[in-house]
Amino acid sequence: MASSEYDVIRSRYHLKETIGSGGFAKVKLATHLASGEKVAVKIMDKRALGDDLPRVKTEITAMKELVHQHICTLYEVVETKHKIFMVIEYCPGGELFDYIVAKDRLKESEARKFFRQILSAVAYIHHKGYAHRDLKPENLLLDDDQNLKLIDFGLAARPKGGMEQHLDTCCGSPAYAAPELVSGKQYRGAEADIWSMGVLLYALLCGFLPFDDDHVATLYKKILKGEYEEPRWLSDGSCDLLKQMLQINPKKRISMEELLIHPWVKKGHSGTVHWNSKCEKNNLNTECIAEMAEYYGKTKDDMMTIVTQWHYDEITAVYFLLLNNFVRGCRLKLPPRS
Ligand SMILES: O=C(Nc1ccc2c(c1)CCNCC2)c1ccc(Br)cc1
Repeated sequence: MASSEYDVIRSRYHLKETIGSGGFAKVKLATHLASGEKVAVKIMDKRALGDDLPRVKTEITAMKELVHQHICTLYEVVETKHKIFMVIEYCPGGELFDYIVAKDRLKESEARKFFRQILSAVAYIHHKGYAHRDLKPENLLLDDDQNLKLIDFGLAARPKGGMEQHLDTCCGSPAYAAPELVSGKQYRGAEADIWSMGVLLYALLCGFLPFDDDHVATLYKKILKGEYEEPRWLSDGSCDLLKQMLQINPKKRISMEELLIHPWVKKGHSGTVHWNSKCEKNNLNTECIAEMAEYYGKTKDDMMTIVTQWHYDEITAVYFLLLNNFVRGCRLKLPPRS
C-alpha cells in the first residue's frame, strides 16, 4: 500500500494484518500509535464502491449517532481522494458466528447473557429512531471481556416519519429476513429487527438456523410458512419466546417493550435489560478530558470545547479510546507527547 492515500492513516496508526474482508471493504488490525491501543481499520475504495457509496455514508452517520456499550465505537474517519478509512473499536473475540460454531451451540444461560446484550443494543438504536436491518451473528463481535458489540450499520434505516413509518427496501441476509420483508411488502424496521433477533436467538440455542436452504427461493417459502424444528434440548420457556418472536404476522409478533421484561429474558438476572447508553456523547467523561488536556497542553475547558466538536478526527479517537478503557474499569495513560 505505497500510495500516498495511506499517509494520513499511517501517521497515526500502524496497520497490521487483515482481520476481515466483506463485499466492498477490507478490515485491518492496527495500533493507535499515541496510545498503543488496538483498533480495527475498515478500508474502502470509493471507485470500487460505486452505487454502494451511500451505504458507507449511512453507516458513518449512524455510527456517529449510536454510541453505546454494546455497539462498536467509531473512533475516526479519514477520507482521501479515492479511499475512506473508518477507525473502529477492535473486538479481539472476533465474530459471534465463529464462537457459536466452535461451541456447537450455547447453554441457555450463556445464550441469555448474549441475547440480553443484543436486546440492549437494538432497543437503544430503535429508541434513537434507527432499524439495523442486518442483524446476524456475523455482525456481532466479542470484545476482550466476552461482551457483544454490534457492527455494520450500512443497511440501517432512520425513517424520516419515525419508527412507525413503513420501509420498502428488501435488504439484509435472507436467512434472517422477516416474512413481510421477503414477500416484498412494506414493513416496519423495528418489527423486522425483532424477527431477525428471533432467528439469532434460535441460532444461539440450537447452533443451526430455523429456516435454511441452498436455494433462496425455497428458503423464502420456508420463512413464509414459518415452520421450524424445536430440538429436544430447548426448554419450554425458550420455545415460547421463539414462538412469540418468529410470528409470521408482524402484528402478532412480540414488541421490544414486551421482550425487555419477558420472564425468559429476566430469568437468573436481577433486573430488566438496561438499554440506555453508558457512553452518550452529550455527557463527557471529565477524567478523560483531564487526561487529554494534560496530553495536549490545553486547559480542561478548551479540551472540552475541542472534543465536543466531534470532528471524528484524532481528538475524537483519543477521547473514545480513553473512554472505552474507562468504561471497562482500566486506566489508559497517554505517554508524554514527543
Ligand atoms: O475487530 C474486528 N474483527 C475481528 C477481530 C478479531 C478477530 C477477528 C475479527 C476474526 C479473525 N481472527 C482474529 C480474531 C472488527 C471490528 C470492527 C469491524 Br467494522 C469489523 C471487524
